[in-house]
Amino acid sequence: MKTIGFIGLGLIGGSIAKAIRKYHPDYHILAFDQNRSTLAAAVSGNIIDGVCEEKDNRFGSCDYVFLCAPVEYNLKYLEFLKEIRQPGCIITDVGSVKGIIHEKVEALGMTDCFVGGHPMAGSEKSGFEHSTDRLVENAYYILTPGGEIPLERLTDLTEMIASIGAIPMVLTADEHDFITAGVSHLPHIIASALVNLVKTLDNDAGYMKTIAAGGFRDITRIASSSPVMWQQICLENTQNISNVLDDYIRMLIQIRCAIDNKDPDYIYQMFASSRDYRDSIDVVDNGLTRKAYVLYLDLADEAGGIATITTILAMDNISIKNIGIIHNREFEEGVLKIEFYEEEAMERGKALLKKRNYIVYDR
Ligand SMILES: NC(=O)C1=CN([C@@H]2O[C@H](COP(=O)(O)OP(=O)(O)OC[C@H]3O[C@@H](n4cnc5c(N)ncnc54)[C@H](O)[C@@H]3O)[C@@H](O)[C@H]2O)C=CC1
Ligand SMILES: O=C(O)C(=O)Cc1ccc(O)cc1
Repeated sequence: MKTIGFIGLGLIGGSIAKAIRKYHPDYHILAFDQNRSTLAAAVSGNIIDGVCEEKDNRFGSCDYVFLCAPVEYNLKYLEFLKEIRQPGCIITDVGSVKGIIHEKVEALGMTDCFVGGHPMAGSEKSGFEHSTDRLVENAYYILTPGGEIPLERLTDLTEMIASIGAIPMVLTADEHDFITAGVSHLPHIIASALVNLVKTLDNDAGYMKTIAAGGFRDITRIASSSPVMWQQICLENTQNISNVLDDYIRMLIQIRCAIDNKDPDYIYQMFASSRDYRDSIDVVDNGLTRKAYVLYLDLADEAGGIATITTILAMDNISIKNIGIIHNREFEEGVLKIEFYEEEAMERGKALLKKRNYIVYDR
């Protein structure tokens, strides 16, 4: 039996705690959050076993402490944990930028017990009420150990992360901050800038806002994320973000030139190359990514439509991992997405549904 401590129990802390509760019901989970109602909800939902105070010595009995509060508080809690941690305790965080916390860990001489962490999963929502035990499932979970962490402690944490359904990946803090600047931080800035641009271009009647279709919605969902969190990320990963923004601006200028010059080859190549690379993301199966076994099918707009489909599959003992109606308009309206656990189950499901005249797509 292990004892796990959480400081901060919002979207990410809450999701990890829920996943630990699901996969390790025997673990003892303690938490502190500055929001008392969050702690009350976590107790009544049987997610945590004990409520801690801000500087609670019970964190000293933990095998793992997850720092999941905003970064400036995580940095402060490190100083406190340094004094009370038990030998063998692993302290980890979930922050979106890793350089800043590693600097503090080194300054405090805690490189033997700290492993940076960052689940590459989340949403534009925040707070414990939006946390789920499935948030980190099948998501990469980056770990950034400092140089002095004993290998067996890193292995323990890696196994723990894998045990809750995430895919651990070890990087240096520098690699992490460069990579996430490109694939996470820049996209959030682009989404925000695009929304702000449309806001200024739109007329008083708001025609642009009204007719904004699937493409605009898909690319701007993350513009609804927490302004405070993204302000912090920009202030923490400034150099990497600035560099990648430079590259992006240069690319936009080239695109504008190609359009001004009506350069058909450049314009075609731009879209062809992005389509090929984007399409390759979903099909990568390099042993680290768990391939998703997904079917899409047209769904008649009638009561019981989903129930009929799930019954057809259940009668053939086919388990469904996930099911839901697709909200974007890549397909016609009313497309049902079904995810299976195995390829064999997906193939059997496809054959069964086709036999019953459903129109099935596997992208
Ligand atoms: N939101 C996302 O999609 C992702 C966020 N992250 C990182 O996770 C960290 C937390 O983000 P979220 O869970 O999204 O935020 P959140 O706002 O949902 O949760 C933060 C929690 O910390 C609590 N808190 C605030 N100040 C505190 C303090 N002084 N002491 C104790 N608790 C305090 C809040 O009450 C809240 O429950 C951030 O550093 C963020 O960079 C990482 C991956 C994804
Ligand atoms: O909502 C989304 O798609 C995200 O990109 C969520 C997210 C936000 C911050 C992170 O550090 C990691 C993931």
